[in-house]
Amino acid sequence: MAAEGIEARFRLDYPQFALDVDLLLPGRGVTALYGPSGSGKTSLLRCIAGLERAGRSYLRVNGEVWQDSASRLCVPTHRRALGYVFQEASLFAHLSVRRNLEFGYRRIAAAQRRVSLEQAVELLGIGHLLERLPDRLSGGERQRVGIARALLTSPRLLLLDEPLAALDLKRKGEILPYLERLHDELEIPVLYVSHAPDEVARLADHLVLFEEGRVLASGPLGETLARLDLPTALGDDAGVVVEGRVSAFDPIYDLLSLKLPASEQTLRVAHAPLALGRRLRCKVQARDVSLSLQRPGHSSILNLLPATVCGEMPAGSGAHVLVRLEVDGTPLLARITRYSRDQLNLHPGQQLWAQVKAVAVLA
Ligand SMILES: Nc1ncnc2c1ncn2[C@@H]1O[C@H](COP(=O)(O)OP(=O)(O)OP(=O)(O)O)[C@@H](O)[C@H]1O
Repeated sequence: MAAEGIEARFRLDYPQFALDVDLLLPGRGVTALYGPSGSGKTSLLRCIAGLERAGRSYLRVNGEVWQDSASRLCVPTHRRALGYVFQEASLFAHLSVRRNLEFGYRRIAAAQRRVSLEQAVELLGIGHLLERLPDRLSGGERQRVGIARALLTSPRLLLLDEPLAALDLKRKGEILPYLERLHDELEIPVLYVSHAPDEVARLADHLVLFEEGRVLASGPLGETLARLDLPTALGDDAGVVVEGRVSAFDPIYDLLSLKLPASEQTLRVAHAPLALGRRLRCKVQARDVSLSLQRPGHSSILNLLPATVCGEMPAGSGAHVLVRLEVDGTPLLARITRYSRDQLNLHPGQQLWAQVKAVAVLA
């Protein structure tokens, strides 16, 4: 059996744009493709789906080679086991939700079905919509049906191209938990194109940053977000995603404690109760982290973490710097003024205290 993972190499030339990527991505979990408009994210998905005539090309998905220009192999789109959902799911308007779902499902031989109708309906929470026609669905419901339909073709790869972009904030909030469930409960790898840092922070395991048709960076989410050499991509949203396990819950103050990986340190977060041991991801924005050389006492800031300074870079505004820290190996970024940096005489290897307000941690 050939190696796990997704290997994608494509060179695509349009008159005014060239896509040139060489990626090795994990064969499971969610990979976010992130970058400015026109940077080539959709073009890459189209190449992977076999919808573009790329020049040099190679594509292997968990052991199956779908494309290899060297041996003139190009499996046609309809024979690639993939699901593709766009900004607005294109459902058959004259068919009920149930019939829409059955359409993809019936095309797959029974022995090859890996997701049952019941499972897809349950995962996306659309049991109450089955007899409706698509024009009687909200935008968020349509997307959920579109994703369920894609899953029912038992794909080996799911391509989601800004599936939430057409939805308002409230609808986005409603659909994100379903996407998280897909991530937790299905084995199918997902390539997820998004403009929204918050979606990426919640859903992705791996992050690919695009710029002008090229890959600027590709790596595990937490590490990649904490890199100091990617200023343009991260801008004002610079921050890290910290994933920990719930180690305590204080019901009087509605505060969760999250134990950091490979550490005795915890991060306290304002949150509804969760079972002990459950994994939870939090986004900690660089602008919400402050630094102190001495251990501060009598502060309203609940999170006080012993950290080591790893490096720094300018942070957009000339007055600011972005400092990379580590807490027992977990990266953290702090955005502080250059003035404070000089007052604290910050330098790599220095031990200090990082303070994070519990209310600023986004979970
Ligand atoms: N068929 C085509 N012919 C010529 N140029 C094209 C074609 N399709 C896309 N392009 C160009 O390729 C570039 C990349 O487009 P692409 O849709 O891949 O970007 P994107 O990162 O997905 O952008 P967005 O986030 O806005 O969807 C753009 O400059 C676009 O104009």
